Amino acid sequence: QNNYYNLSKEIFKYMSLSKCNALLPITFFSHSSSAPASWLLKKLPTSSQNEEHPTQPAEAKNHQAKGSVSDVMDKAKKLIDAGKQTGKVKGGSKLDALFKHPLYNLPRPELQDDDWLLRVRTNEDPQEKKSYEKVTWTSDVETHPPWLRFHLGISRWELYNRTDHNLVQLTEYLATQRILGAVQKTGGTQLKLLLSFPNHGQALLKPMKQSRDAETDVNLFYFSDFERHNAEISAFHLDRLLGFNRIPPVIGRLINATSEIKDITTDHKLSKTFFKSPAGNVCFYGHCEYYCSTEHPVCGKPDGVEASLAAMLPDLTLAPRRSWRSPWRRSYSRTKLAQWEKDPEYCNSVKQTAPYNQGTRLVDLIDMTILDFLMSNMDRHHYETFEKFGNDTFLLHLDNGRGFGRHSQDEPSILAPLKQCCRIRHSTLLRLRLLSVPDFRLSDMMRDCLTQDPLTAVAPLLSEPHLAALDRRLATILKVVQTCQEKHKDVLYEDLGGYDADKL
Ligand SMILES: Nc1ncnc2c1ncn2[C@@H]1O[C@H](COP(=O)(O)OP(=O)(O)OP(=O)(O)O)[C@@H](O)[C@H]1O
Ligand SMILES: [Mn+2]
Repeated sequence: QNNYYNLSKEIFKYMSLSKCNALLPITFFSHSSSAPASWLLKKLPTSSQNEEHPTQPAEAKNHQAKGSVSDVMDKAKKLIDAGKQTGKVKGGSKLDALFKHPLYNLPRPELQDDDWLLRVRTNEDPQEKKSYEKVTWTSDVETHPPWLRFHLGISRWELYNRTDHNLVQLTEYLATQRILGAVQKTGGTQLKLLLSFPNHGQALLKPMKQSRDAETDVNLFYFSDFERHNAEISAFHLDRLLGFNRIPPVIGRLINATSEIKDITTDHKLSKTFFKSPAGNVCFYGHCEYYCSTEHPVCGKPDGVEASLAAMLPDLTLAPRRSWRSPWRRSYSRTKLAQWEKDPEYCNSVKQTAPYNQGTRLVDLIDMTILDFLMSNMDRHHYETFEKFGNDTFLLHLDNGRGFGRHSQDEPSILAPLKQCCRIRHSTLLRLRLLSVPDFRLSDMMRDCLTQDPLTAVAPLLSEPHLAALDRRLATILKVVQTCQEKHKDVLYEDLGGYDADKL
């Protein structure tokens, strides 16, 4: 389960058996910790094609050669290739133009050493150095697998740099790497799996449980709503389009429930829940609090299961995170109202309470509110930050599975923080305005982004009504801000520095 831990164990075992010529010693430093954790990584090939895992049986390598999963993946690849071509001429150029806009390239203060979550250092111990071949001492990023480069790219202000070429490699890695392990991940209330890949990468899998177009039952509370794989994927793209970069990369993948989960899992509790449905499809349900029962199975067609795969964040032992309860958390009760629902002056007390009384925390929370209103996610009870960065850092927008549940209706209560505080980052507001002009319409940008996902080959990740809802909700947000500006003076949190906003 613990990637780095297993990794180091494995490497140390390997070291005692060999002369370590093929090893790349790397030290990870977490600046906040007084005792930096030290790990060794195996030297990793740059190409993802020739990665092998010594314990994997040979036939597992060929599982993609047959069956409906590979057919769909072929189709997916063709579609993506076609999309790339047409994208250059039409849709893609709009998206490119959006990301080239100054609002997506605002100058940032240069990152200092302690603005990086992790750091690689080599040549630490001259004693140790003697036992290695000199050539193996390299911190060359080219030798790092995409998941590691993603971890090393996490900074105080964002989870990834949008222009980092590694993002493409990371999503390709998640979409294509052979799955070596699949176990249930504990924590949270619904079924999810932890996948492991060659080169020690991992992903968090959420399976599709209902059809994309099924709208959330109006009589279900938000806390009993199903999680949606397409919401996780769409949320990643939406967050990126808003210029936040606060959600770990997520891709869609068609998984073979038999060969990529049942046959390889070491999780006996999970494998015991597999069965064949009356229609002859492979199904499973696992163990969890909600919807892990024969009545709510995940079923393949006949064994292809749609799923979202999120890149895993660095292990908690290396990069501890802090979980914060949202001041606008819902009551999670069928009968009680939360304080913010009863007190129109609620924000005044939040504004005076740490950490919301300083820095960017309040406007960060408003950014998250905007993301959640757009996708209609009512389930943001907590958010997380990296402990290392203290209070001066971005908020991680994890767990977006309950977004995009209903397109025909908006949920105004999600906007409560914005309405009650009347505060917003200037750059966020300007990007929202940009996404409401016809050239950069949010729904069009989202449609384009989502066609890059492999699962688009199966069906569009968001139906047209969901895309249209984004434009409608964006207009609502802009109206709320306008109303605020008519009543208050200090609505804008100025983060454009010396930039002349009129020129943007
Ligand atoms: N990409 C990720 N990398 C590492 N850890 C993650 C990632 N995504 C989520 N987690 C962790 O796993 C936990 C459970 O994930 P998530 O919240 O998505 O599950 P959930 O079942 O929807 O939870 P809940 O029922 O509380 O809504 C999160 O609290 C978070 O700390
Ligand atoms: Mn959830």
